[in-house]
Amino acid sequence: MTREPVEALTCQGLTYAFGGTKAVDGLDLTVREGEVFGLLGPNGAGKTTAIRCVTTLLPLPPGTVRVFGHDAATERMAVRRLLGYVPQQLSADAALTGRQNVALFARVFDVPRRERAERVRQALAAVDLDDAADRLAGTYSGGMVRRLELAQALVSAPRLLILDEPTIGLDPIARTSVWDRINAVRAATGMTVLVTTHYMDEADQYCDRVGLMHRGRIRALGTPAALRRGLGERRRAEGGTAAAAATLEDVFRDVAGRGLDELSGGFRDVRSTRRTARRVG
Ligand SMILES: Nc1ncnc2c1ncn2[C@@H]1O[C@H](COP(=O)(O)OP(=O)(O)OP(=O)(O)O)[C@@H](O)[C@H]1O
Repeated sequence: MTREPVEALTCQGLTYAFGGTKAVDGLDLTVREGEVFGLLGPNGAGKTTAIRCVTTLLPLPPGTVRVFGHDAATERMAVRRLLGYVPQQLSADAALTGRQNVALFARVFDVPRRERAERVRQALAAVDLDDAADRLAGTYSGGMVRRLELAQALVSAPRLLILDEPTIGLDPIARTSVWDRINAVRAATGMTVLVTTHYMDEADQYCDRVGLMHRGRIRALGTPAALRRGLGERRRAEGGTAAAAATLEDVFRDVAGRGLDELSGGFRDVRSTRRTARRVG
């Protein structure tokens, strides 16, 4: 008998405002079980705010959020147990070893005491940090810190892993290494992944589907190939050159349009991006 597919995540009419700023504005979003879903969008589009609503870190907003069928409003702890979250901000403690950092998360996420040591070991091995596990995290490179944060999120064996710009500020080799680790765990466990990134090449290569968010809502949705094809066909229909194949970056610019320049300039957004890039750079 085939199992009914369960959506890993559904958001309906999700809305969140900071004072007069509507960061998320009636967001409808579905992430299917087992897929890697990329949430893309310019600075300030509302991606981080939407993610923080899903993780139940922000006060309950209007709209509904369901994680594997559990309502975030009424079953908050059930939702939290299903999630792993790697935020944009540093979540590892430089004064602890890699192993101690992951063990801390194992305790916080209620991994049974008898299983903890082994689960911590497995999580560190899954991100290739076994050899560095007993060094202080403060001595790690940017790529190692990101992999350590991944281990922290993985130690509770989440069914939905949420990553907010996991590769920002990393060199190409470290970026590939982070994605290789994510994909290996996915292949082994069937875990679903929701990721934000500003790197269009990563979204194209690693995401099964992407949603382009702009001004608090999804404005375009599909597989990277379908989105590229759709824009290419439209350009040709409008009399453009057939040779100009659309890239995902073209789709991004097409959706965000001229609003991009004005939207990317916010002081808070630049500051937070730089802060993140600096800490891992
Ligand atoms: N704590 C806050 N206080 C006030 N305004 C905020 C706060 N956090 C976010 N905002 C505003 O909400 C909007 C959405 O921000 P958010 O960080 O969710 O966007 P984002 O798409 O994740 O951007 P980025 O790609 O830069 O991370 C922006 O206009 C931002 O300035």
